[in-house]
Amino acid sequence: MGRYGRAYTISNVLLAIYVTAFCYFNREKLKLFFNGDLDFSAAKLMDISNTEYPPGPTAEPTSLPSHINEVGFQELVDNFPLWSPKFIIVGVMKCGTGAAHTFLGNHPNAVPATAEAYFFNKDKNYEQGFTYYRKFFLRVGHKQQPYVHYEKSPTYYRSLTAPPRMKEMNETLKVVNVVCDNVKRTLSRYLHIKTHTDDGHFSHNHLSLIGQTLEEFQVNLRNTIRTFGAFLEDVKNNEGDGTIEGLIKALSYRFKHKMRPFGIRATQDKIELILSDGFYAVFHKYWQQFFPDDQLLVVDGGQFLKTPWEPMVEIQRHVGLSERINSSSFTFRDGMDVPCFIDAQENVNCLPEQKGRSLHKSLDMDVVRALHELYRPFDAYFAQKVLHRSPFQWNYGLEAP
Ligand SMILES: Nc1ncnc2c1ncn2[C@@H]1O[C@H](COP(=O)(O)OS(=O)(=O)O)[C@@H](OP(=O)(O)O)[C@H]1O
Repeated sequence: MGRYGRAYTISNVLLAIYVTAFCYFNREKLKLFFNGDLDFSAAKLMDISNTEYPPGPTAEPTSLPSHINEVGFQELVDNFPLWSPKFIIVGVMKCGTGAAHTFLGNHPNAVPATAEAYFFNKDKNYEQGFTYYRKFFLRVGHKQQPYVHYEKSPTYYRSLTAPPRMKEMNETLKVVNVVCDNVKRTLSRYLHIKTHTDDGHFSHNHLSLIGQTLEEFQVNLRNTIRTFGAFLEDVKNNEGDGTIEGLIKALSYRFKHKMRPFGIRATQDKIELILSDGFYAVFHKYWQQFFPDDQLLVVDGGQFLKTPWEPMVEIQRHVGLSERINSSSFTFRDGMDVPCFIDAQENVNCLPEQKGRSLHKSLDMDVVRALHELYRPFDAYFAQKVLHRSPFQWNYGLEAP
């Protein structure tokens, strides 16, 4: 071997030693990276670059820079209380988050984000830092001061990264979760996926896995309820202590480790994923690890269809808005099954047509009963043991005629 050959071999060996050492010392981060769960330090890096300022409220607000689109990180930090969301609606998908968001948008001080940001649960968004996130809060329109910015992204509630990242942004943040009857939610999710397969949001393969028609979906659903029920029984007895409390603990462990029935890769059956999205107790207990109870409000989304002013008053109180939205803000229009909002100009605004798809559809009675049976212990545990409130009156499809 010549002189250059030897030098080449030595440099390769040195490189291999360096790569091995790098991987060893960064093994935890690499693990997170490959799991698609890179922690929040990544977002800080994007914004902070060489500064040592932490994200979050660090200084008294002055006034918004006019060139906010190009502001640097320091200006974002200095003006944090002026632009950042004071509260976030975190879910639950298909439980009426759109109603909560839209009705709140009529409050003179509440300033909605321009779109669902999916900032805290999608790494590719989070890694772009606050300069990216800020763009959702640029428009204040005709709102009055003091502005209360907010956003809603209905899948935050079941995200492992969202709660720690939100806490890192602002530990005084208020969180709102809109939960609902899981039987209606299951039907709404199916109809949502079916509609959005036609417009390309979901793949045809995904739809064929869960069912091309509502009938086919129910055939698959019956099977899933059986196999999922057996699986949950196993988890309860083998990983828990045979009680619902033990089962929730075991499922919480599985949630944190992206195992069946929560991890997308670990859960073969796509319908099982839809069903496990309704284990509110598991998700809420995780949020409680990051925020105190008085910052976490849970409202019943079913009320948006009957008495929307009730959850609206709860939300306004929780987030510190004056109670401008109340029972006189709503009307039931002839021919509409849902309450509509009466705005300041006395116009009646109903939610867009794509909301309310499930209202003229139903599930077969045996499916309705089996789903209620599956969820009953989870819902009871959630209401009584986690939220310390009276049970939810969830009996979708079983109501007396
Ligand atoms: N006032 C009013 N008007 C229309 N629709 C209402 C209202 N209140 C609650 N709902 C119910 O909200 C369901 C949609 O939930 P989300 O807005 O959370 O859906 S999404 O996750 O944002 O896609 C939606 O579900 P679908 O019926 O399946 O469309 C409605 O049943």
